[in-house]
Formats: sequence, C-alpha cells, structure tokens
Amino acid sequence: MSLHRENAQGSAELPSTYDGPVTFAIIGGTGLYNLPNLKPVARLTVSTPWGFPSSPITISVTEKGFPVAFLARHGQAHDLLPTDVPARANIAALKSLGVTAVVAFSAVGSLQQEIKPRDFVVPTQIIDRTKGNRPLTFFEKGFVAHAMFGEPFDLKLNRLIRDHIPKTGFLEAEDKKGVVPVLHTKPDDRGAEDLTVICMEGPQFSTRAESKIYRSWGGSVINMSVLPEAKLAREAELAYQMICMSTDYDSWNEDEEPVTVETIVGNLNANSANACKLAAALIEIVSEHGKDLGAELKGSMKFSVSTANHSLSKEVLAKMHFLFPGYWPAH
Ligand SMILES: CSC[C@H]1O[C@H](OP(=O)(O)O)[C@H](O)[C@@H]1O
Ligand SMILES: Nc1ncnc2[nH]cnc12
Repeated sequence: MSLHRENAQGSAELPSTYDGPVTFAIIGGTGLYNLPNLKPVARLTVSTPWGFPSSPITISVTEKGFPVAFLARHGQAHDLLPTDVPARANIAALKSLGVTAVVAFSAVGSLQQEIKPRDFVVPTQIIDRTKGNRPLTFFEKGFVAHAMFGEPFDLKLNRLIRDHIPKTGFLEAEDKKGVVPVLHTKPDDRGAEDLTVICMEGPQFSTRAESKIYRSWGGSVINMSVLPEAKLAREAELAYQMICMSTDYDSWNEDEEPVTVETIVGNLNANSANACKLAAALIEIVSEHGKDLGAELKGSMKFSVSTANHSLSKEVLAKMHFLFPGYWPAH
C-alpha cells in the first residue's frame, strides 16, 4: 500500500527557479508528500551551508495566487530515518526563500485515551527525549547564541488554527465503529491545559514502561520528528506550529495491541486525506489573516549572540548571513 500521491500535474517539467518571496511553508510528514489541492509552479533544489534539504521544495499557488512552499521531511520517497532528517538544511532552505511561518505535519502515537487514532492535535509544549545525536543548532564554536524556547510553538499560528477550524465535523473518515475524528486544541493561552508532544529518538517505538512514564509526565502524544525542527525554526526566527496526526495508542494502553506499522498505515490513509484538507484550509486562513506571522520573532537573534563581534570569523559569518542577511556587519 502506498501513501505517496502524485500531484495532478507532474513536477518533473516545472521551472527550477521562482521569483518573488514565499512567506508560508508546509513541512509534510509521514502520509503527506505533496499538496494535491494546489497548482505547482516551481520545484527548487536549494543548497545551504548545512547541505541539501530532505527533498526539493515545491512552490504551489492557490486559486488567488498565494504561494506556498512544500517540503517532504523524510524525502519524497520517505528514505530518511527520523534521526537522519537534515533539519538544519530544511529550515535554512525555507528561510532563504523568504518564509516567515511554517506549519509542520507529523504522525504521532497517542498517550491519552481521549486522543483517538485519527484525531489531530495542535501541541503547545515539547519534551525532548532525543539522544543528542541530531545536530540541534545553527550556532557553533566561535558563534555562541541562545534562543528562547519556553513557548516552543507560535501562539499566533496556534490561535489561527484554534479559532478557524472546527473541533468536530471538519476532519472526516470515521473509524469502523463510526467514531469521528476530533481536532484537539488548547482552549486558551494559559499553561494549565497544554498539549505536550514527547519527541523520542526512535526508530524503534517505546516500551510499555517508557510509554507509561511519558503519560505520568503529562505527555499527550509522541513522535520522533518535532525536534530539532522546532528549535531550529525558532533560531531562524520562523513562526512554527506542528499539527500531530494520531495513528495509534503507542504501548501504554493494555486494552489495545501495542503499536505496529500495520495499525499506523491503516490510520495514516485516513489521516493523509484529512491532512490535505486541513493544509488547504490553513493556507487560505494564513493568506487572509497571517500577514504578520513571525513579525515578533524578527530581529530576536540579532541581540542574542554572546560571542564578541570582533572575534566572529568570516567563515562563520558567511554561514550566519545565509540565515540572517544584514545582521552582525562584517568588520
Ligand atoms: C511512520 S510512524 C513513525 C514516524 O512517524 C512520524 O514521522 P513524521 O513526523 O514524518 O510524520 C514519527 O515522528 C516517526 O518518525
Ligand atoms: N507510537 C509512536 N511513537 C513514536 N512515533 C510515532 N509516530 C506514530 N506513532 C508513533
């Protein structure tokens, strides 16, 4: 069974350049490999100081001409393990196109009974359970800087989704028992009801004991993909929100079979159709209401560098200027 759908128009013959800025991007996870509802107009191969992104970036436009960049996180043929995703190149490439806001889709396991397989979750917090073997920052020896990350997702994007997409009745594909999928969002901006995504290393799924620990920590869902993507987006001053698509109950739920790829694939087919529908709706919403997304992050890294200006080398500045043209004038 293949989850890879092709755009109506093949992309091989598309131009390899695109003039003009693209401010909004979608990163597709498992089950979302393109934006079938939009018209593709260019397919870009972008080289960055951190290598090439997971896939070429497709630029598509809505009927009203709003451009959107799309990138497949694990590659167009899904040949990259979560650990091997070149997240720095992905984020840097999007930033270089003029992107200011990113919505990223990801397949997740549910850690809570009320989050059923096929439900979608818009998380507000992250717990890092990766193992330290993914490059997690654009900064390096000779260029020390620190980004704020207490609020790891973008509140404006979060609110746009919460306020414009109905919780029930929007997502389709009821399960065998006739239960319809729900969109879970935090009710307001206060901390009490955060929806927390645990990011584990993988590629193996969790043991039952681990899964129970994550529940005791208040985890809502679990994946292998939100980090370092979210951290790098913050460093690059991009507004970033993940949308999690639940495929299974992970391993904690002893009333359910422990997670298998078969369970996941069945639910992914339903999720994939809903992801396309939600992405299309979000693009319309962002094109109408998202003009200033990322505005409050702009400039945030300029004054977050600890290293003395006179000691920044030309080599390191060349890399940083790919992300932040005009910051820290070369001396
Ligand atoms: C196919 S299940 C495990 C896999 O799914 C998620 O990936 P993605 O974020 O691309 O949807 C999860 O993080 C794991 O990488
Ligand atoms: N149970 C799970 N754990 C980690 N990543 C996942 N992606 C989908 N289901 C998952």
